[in-house]
Amino acid sequence: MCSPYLDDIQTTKMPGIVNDYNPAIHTTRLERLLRDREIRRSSRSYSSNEDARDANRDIDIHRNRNNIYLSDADKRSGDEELLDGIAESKTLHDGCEKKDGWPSKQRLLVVANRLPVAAVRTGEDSWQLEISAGGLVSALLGVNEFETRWIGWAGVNVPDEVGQRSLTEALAEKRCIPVFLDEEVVHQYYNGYCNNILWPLFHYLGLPQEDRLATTRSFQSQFSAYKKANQLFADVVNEHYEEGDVVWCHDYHLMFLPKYLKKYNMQMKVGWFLHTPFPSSEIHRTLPSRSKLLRSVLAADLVGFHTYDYARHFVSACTRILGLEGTPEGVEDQGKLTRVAAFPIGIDSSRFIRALELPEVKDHIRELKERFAGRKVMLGVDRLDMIKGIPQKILAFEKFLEENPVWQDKVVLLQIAVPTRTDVPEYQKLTCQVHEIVGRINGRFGTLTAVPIHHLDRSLDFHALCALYAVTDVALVTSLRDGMNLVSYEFVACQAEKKGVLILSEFAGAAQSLGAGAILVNPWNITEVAASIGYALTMPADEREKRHQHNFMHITTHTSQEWAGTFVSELNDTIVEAQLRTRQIPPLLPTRVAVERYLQSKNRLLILGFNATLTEPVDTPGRRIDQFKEMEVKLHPDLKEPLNKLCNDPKTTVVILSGSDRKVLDENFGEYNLWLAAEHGMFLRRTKGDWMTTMPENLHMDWVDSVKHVFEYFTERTPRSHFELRRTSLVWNYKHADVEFGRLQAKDLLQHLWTGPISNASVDVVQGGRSVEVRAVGVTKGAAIDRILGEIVHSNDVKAPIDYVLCVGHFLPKDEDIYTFFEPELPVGGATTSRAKISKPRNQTASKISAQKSSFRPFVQKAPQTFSSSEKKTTSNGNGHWWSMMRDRLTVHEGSSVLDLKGENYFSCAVGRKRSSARYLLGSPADVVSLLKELADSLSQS
Ligand SMILES: O=P(O)(O)OC[C@H]1O[C@H](O[C@H]2O[C@H](CO)[C@@H](O)[C@H](O)[C@H]2O)[C@H](O)[C@@H](O)[C@@H]1O
Ligand SMILES: O=c1ccn([C@@H]2O[C@H](COP(=O)(O)OP(=O)(O)O)[C@@H](O)[C@H]2O)c(=O)[nH]1
Repeated sequence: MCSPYLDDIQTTKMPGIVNDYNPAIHTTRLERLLRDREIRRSSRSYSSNEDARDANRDIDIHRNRNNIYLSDADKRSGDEELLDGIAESKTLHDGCEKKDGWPSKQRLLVVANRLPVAAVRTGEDSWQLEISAGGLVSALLGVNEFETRWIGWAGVNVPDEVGQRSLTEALAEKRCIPVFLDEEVVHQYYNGYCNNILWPLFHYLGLPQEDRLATTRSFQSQFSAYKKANQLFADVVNEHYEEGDVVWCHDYHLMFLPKYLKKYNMQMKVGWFLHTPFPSSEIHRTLPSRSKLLRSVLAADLVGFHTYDYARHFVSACTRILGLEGTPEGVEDQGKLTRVAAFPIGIDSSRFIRALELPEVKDHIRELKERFAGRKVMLGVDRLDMIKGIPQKILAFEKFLEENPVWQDKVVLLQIAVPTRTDVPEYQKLTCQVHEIVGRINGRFGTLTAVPIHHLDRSLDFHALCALYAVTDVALVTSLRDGMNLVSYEFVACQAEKKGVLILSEFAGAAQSLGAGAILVNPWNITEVAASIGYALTMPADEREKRHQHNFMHITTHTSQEWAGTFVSELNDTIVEAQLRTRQIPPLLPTRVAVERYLQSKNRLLILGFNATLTEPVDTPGRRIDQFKEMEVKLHPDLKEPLNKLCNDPKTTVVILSGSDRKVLDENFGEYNLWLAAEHGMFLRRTKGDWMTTMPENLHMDWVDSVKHVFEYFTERTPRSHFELRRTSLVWNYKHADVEFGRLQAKDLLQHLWTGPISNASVDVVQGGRSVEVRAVGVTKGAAIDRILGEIVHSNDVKAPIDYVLCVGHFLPKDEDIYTFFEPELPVGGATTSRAKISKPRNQTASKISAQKSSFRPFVQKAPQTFSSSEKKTTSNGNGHWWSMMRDRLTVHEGSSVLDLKGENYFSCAVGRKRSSARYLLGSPADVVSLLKELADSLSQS
């Protein structure tokens, strides 16, 4: 395995570094990531020194701060050079072998719609490869720390076998692996779903404005083609995947890829990175396939964005649209975490800096200076895309000329507009629109010898581009939205001499990193952009210098290498973290064993929760959760028969132990022969008898009214929240409210409670996923259970000691004390409350509790009760003392044993939770239904 870490926790040795890297030792995530960063940096500097020595290069230039060397290779550098670079990958140690104790490079499969090269067919089996345009390609080409393979579409339709074979061979030399997509798929997937639907939507442009109906009609077929194309990518990745590889999926073209890859192999390390913005959830939710796309992306281990805002929007879409839990770490779904974070991309800055020293670039620079002598040069470099705000830029330039006639023959705007996605009608329209505006302005302000705008509908080679960047006085980036915008980085890299000004749209991701050095503008505000042009053209030299230094420092330290290294390192660590987490997750309930033991025992106790344990599902597959149904929980219909059988078995006692109030339990379980324990066990009745209270005497409830006021206040101000007033607790529930707003309100509510009504009260505040509950101290399921047991024994329901306990529920952490109450294998005298409850002789494996005559009273509704001050103190201390007193009374006065439980006959089981102190897990109420069915069936077979 190439990774320096992972499950087998291997140790990597580095020259000059005492390497004790071991995730088990570096326990926190931050420690591990810092350590990894240190290793990467040392490795990089070692690697570049080795490179320099190996090649025996003369150092032409040595810029002290960045240690940038100009190599012979760079002297003939350009697009061609870069193409060769893809193949070389400048690898120190090919494959996974180690040299001099150095770790081998990690194999990285970069999967993107576009390969770094586009193929042009020159004969039946001959191909010419050209470098692809766009930020994604230029950034990733700068990454040479890994043993990289590219997997993607070569931008050409190759229907014949000879062509496919020869192209595969030609690409293999560049370490590229093609995915062949036929014309129809490309049309529907790339032109259609990717560039006509997702691209505008993710850039806040909505769906195409014209012919909305046609778009809606073709939506389904485009979506199917999108999934099909993603599957084709997954097939190729799977074919080339080797154990230990990191698979890095890129961009909005491949949102289904993580899901398809994990279907092939759950162990695959999969990361997904989005190069565009991720829009506000309000935009994303308009997309018909919104949930499927999110879910598929969430199959990845790590999901990355350029900025924190995009990451925040994504998490928010997952919470609002999918109803999942958003945490500071990412998105959690039933205990499975998908890490979500920001990884701002960078450029290979040294490549640009070095290029400026090349003779051909110097020649270009000289020519350009001569050509535009006496005029200031303004520059725009964009793909001809509606997100780049090219019309807005040109209109702002027009306004500037209009308002500043003295500048009319003293400034020129060079606009490089690289053709892109030319098969998409919106892009064709944009080309015409831009031509029209440029023509009009040049007609208006041009002379016989000069025009104010030079507009080029073509791309430039690398050297020409660097020269242009270098002679520019003001670069103008007016994107309406832009994932990052690397042109702004490249401009800064080439400005060490001139220290020109960058005018940058606040809607480009780059504004978050270069904002301090640039002049930020709102591209929609033509007046503001025009004024900024004037400001930039006349900016004093010292201000330009300072602004430039700020940005230069950023782009030379936040490079594409750093970006990729950090992403892969976090991805590796996410796997380590997931493994550490998995170790803490209890195993699934061994149903067969639980049933066997049940049959073999003489006196069984089944304690079952109600909500999210025995309740019917409230969402129909493919449909949203039905709020109306969820507000009125019902017993799962499939449980009727098995529950009846179990309740009528003379050797089985069934207790429903729930937080719900008595009415809810009456309605759902009135017809069964069992015990009902409502409000966390504070009220108890056998279905044949009346409710009685098991509340401790003098329970202090004088806080209720003031808490109620607070709950009312927040319910009024939080749409779709509600609260329940129970006898011993109050619950404010915001499950159906806006998640984020609900959470903020909950925070605020807690603040109010702590500083006001409950600051001195004997209460526990229990925070659920989407609820806040205030209870009298001592109201927990575990705390109630021995009183319940005592009552059951006293009522003569239990005739022999209980030798089998199955306790199943979706309980809040506070109520999980129920699991430890019965735990036979906890040592006596442990630190926790629950351990104190069990009287267990040291050398025996069984727990024994003896019954006392019940001290319970039939329930009579009374005015709020109070504790005596001494008792109040005891309970607020965590109630251990009270329980041990109770247990002592049970044991000493009666002496008859009611619980004789061996470890192997105890099954505590959390439903739908992964972090639990229960011994086992069950996934959902459906699994509980199957379990109870099996128990019931076993009765008829015995
Ligand atoms: O492949 P094309 O359809 O021709 O488009 C070219 C690329 O455009 C997008 O680039 C984005 O990535 C840049 C680097 O992260 C970022 O700076 C820029 O803001 C984005 O627009 C697109 O996301 C890529 O997939 C395309 O290859
Ligand atoms: O004639 C050109 C003009 C631009 N670019 C490159 O295209 C990329 C544009 O990236 P950016 O992030 O600015 O935007 P994108 O086009 O990816 O949306 C930059 O690396 C440019 O160097 C290019 O290769 N040839």
